[in-house]
Amino acid sequence: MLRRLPQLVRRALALAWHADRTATLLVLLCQLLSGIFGAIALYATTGTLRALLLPGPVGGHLRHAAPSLAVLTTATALRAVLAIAVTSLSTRVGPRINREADLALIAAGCAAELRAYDEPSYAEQWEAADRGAATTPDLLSNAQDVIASAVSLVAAAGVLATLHPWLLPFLLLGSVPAGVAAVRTARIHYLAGLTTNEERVALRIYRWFLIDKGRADQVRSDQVTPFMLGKYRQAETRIAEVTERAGRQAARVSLLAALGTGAGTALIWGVLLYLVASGRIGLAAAGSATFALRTAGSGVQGMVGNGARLYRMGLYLDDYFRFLDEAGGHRIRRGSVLPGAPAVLEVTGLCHSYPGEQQEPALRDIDLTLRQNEVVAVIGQNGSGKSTLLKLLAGLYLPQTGRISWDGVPVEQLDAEGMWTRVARVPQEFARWPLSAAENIHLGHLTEELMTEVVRAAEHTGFDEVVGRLRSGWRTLLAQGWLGGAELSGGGWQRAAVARAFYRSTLNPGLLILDEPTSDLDPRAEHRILHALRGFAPGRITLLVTHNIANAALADRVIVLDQGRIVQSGSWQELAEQPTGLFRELLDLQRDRAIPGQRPAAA
Ligand SMILES: Nc1ncnc2c1ncn2[C@@H]1O[C@H](COP(=O)(O)OP(=O)(O)OP(=O)(O)O)[C@@H](O)[C@H]1O
Repeated sequence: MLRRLPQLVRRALALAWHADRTATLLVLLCQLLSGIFGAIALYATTGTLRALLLPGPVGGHLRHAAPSLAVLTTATALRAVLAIAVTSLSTRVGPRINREADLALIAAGCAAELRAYDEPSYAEQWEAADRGAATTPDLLSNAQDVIASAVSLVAAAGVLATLHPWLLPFLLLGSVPAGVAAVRTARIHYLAGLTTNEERVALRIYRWFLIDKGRADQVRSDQVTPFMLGKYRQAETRIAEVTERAGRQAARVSLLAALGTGAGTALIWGVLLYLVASGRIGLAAAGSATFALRTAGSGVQGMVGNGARLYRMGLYLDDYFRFLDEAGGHRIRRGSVLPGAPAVLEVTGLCHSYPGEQQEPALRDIDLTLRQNEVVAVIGQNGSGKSTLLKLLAGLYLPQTGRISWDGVPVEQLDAEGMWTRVARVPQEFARWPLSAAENIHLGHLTEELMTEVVRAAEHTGFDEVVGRLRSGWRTLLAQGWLGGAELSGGGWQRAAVARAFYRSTLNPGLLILDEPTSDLDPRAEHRILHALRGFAPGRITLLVTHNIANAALADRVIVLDQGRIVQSGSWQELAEQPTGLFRELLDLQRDRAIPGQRPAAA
């Protein structure tokens, strides 16, 4: 703990410095002055006691003691004022540190590779880092308590050392058990927290599922509350069990430490008695030593108690800082090549497997060349790897084996942000941002002139009609319920999502990727979007995933995926004319809407 304390104090101060320089400087100054006044008060106490315990008449003693007494009173009063100033400054800095820490944590989370979310350990690391960030408001006050205790300990130790050199080592020896116990219990509680991270993640997820508006209807109609609350309770019970076990362990350690501390205290008082009895120190010095011992004792206690608390915070903070540096080992670290709109996108020998329970790879041996101005439709059965392929093409995952290159440059060498500037996507599960209608399209990428582009993108998808029906038009907040505003229909949201992609693609043409963009749309809206899609094709590479085989006819080329492999590729017509093959089978199944047992209508 002693080894780590300076580093922890330094980190605490660095965070505080970043959050509020003036207040941090003032806190440090007050702390320093408080320490100096503390030492002065202690020496003045020794002087006062010496003067009072001199042989002779009491009146003369008081006169002798008066100057020391005046110094003692002034120093003590000033210390009290400084303590109030420190407390008030700390309450100002604490929340600021917390805010900075929180923002840094969120930014670090957003800077992780997408694959992080496929690893269960990532959620646990996030949980631990989040707990680290939550400790930050108390960090400065704790660090300054440690400094204050250390200052008063040093002052008292100085007095003791001048009174008799034996007193100091015995004082330190007596504080060893408390120090060891404090560190042990801090670790016990920290480890208990660490082993229950999985349950804490589960609690957060269950909670969100049960209270979030998005599933509120299903929570009710599916009557899932008792079942999910049972699971919630199970996770909570496990956390409580581990915490209670840790509490019992810590109590045992503290009991042993209390015995050790008792023995240590007896030892030091024994030493003091021996020194007085053997005439090694006088009665006045013994009086001063008693006072200094009490001050030193509380200094040690403060050091150990606050130090242990800081040490425990430090364990959480380690998790926090590690996450900031590494984003759970998944920090985005790619090349620096800034790409333009790719003329050719080449995929060779691409394979992708997800961690976890999947037995088969999601993609295998994919070879594909995509050219600018081309519209390519990707079709296949559920789970055949369509969305995974699109995510890889968008650079959201990097190839595990094989290669994807943009105009000959492997994606690993491209600057990630620069690459995503060139990607416009409608994912299968698109975001319904709690923002205004206009913000839902531009997502912050807007200048005044560009508002016309926002409107134009909306016109391509029919989102302009949706906006026209909102009382505050483009300014309407699309988050009814917890933020007020309006709620859209499923199709309304999908029109917004497609308009968002069209707008992004207008700003920076490159790759336009649409994963089932019309699944929630009525035929008229669907027709409008597919028509617009063709208009967007020049200057871009367009990829469309669809389960509606008829819609794939608008593409220049269709590729068919089956169990992660490309099994067919060609124009819609070519594939439709093949008498066998998955494409033909899916097409026939989609056309076959005869209900068994029902006779076809008479001609
Ligand atoms: N994040 C993930 N973690 C683990 N496995 C995943 C993940 N995403 C997809 N998979 C698995 O990868 C395989 C391919 O999934 P993918 O979503 O690419 O298929 P798809 O063809 O788009 O399916 P659908 O038509 O149902 O949307 C599936 O077996 C799926 O279970």
